Amino acid sequence: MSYKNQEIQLQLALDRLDWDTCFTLVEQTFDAIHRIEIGTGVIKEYGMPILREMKRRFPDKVLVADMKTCDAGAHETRQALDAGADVTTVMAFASNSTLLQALDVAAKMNREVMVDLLEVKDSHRVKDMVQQGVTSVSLHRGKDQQSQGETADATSFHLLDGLTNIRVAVAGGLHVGNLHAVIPHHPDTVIVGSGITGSENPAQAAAEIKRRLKDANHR
Ligand SMILES: O=C([C@H](O)CO)[C@H](O)[C@H](O)COP(=O)(O)O
Repeated sequence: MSYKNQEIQLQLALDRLDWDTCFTLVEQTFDAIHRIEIGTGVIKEYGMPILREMKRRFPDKVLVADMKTCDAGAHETRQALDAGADVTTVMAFASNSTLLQALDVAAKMNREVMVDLLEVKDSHRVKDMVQQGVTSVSLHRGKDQQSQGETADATSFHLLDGLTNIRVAVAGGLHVGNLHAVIPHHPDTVIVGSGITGSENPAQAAAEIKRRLKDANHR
């Protein structure tokens, strides 16, 4: 399913934050994170300039634009990648035409499309997308699902049964206290937003998460 010999990467998700706080949080957590996600709402607020500035300031981190594209696949993918994103997201419920156009743009620019599996319950859709050329997905419990008590856990990994050579990220309400539910499935990337950005000490929270992910790699 994943590239199990690699270290599990930590992606810091920056959501519902203002411009300056996004940059401060990256500075505070710099040593612990591999990837920086500019969240959908932050992109809606600040647009492509925040992607450009984040890449300029932190060129060595993988920059993820959580565009959540569901139509106009080529245009939105080009927008995010031209602005410096290494990865952009497309929703799994988008049409295959949207998906294919996004994949085509990303391939030509040697970048990646990560498909957000929010609300996907059927593994056939995932298999179908892999046949279309998808190589990266995120298992995601959304903010509003979290308000109903659901967070990312082991249960959604069944969507990936039988799939190999696909990069897997997992997201949705993860924090130091519940990481243990997903680590045994060895995702390639663990995405943490409010578990770090909402904690009293973001640097400490990110460092502790990184330590646990590193431990997992050594088992
Ligand atoms: O994609 C996200 C969500 O839809 C909010 O826009 C988040 O980036 C993702 O869920 C991670 O954030 P947390 O759930 O706060 O860890």
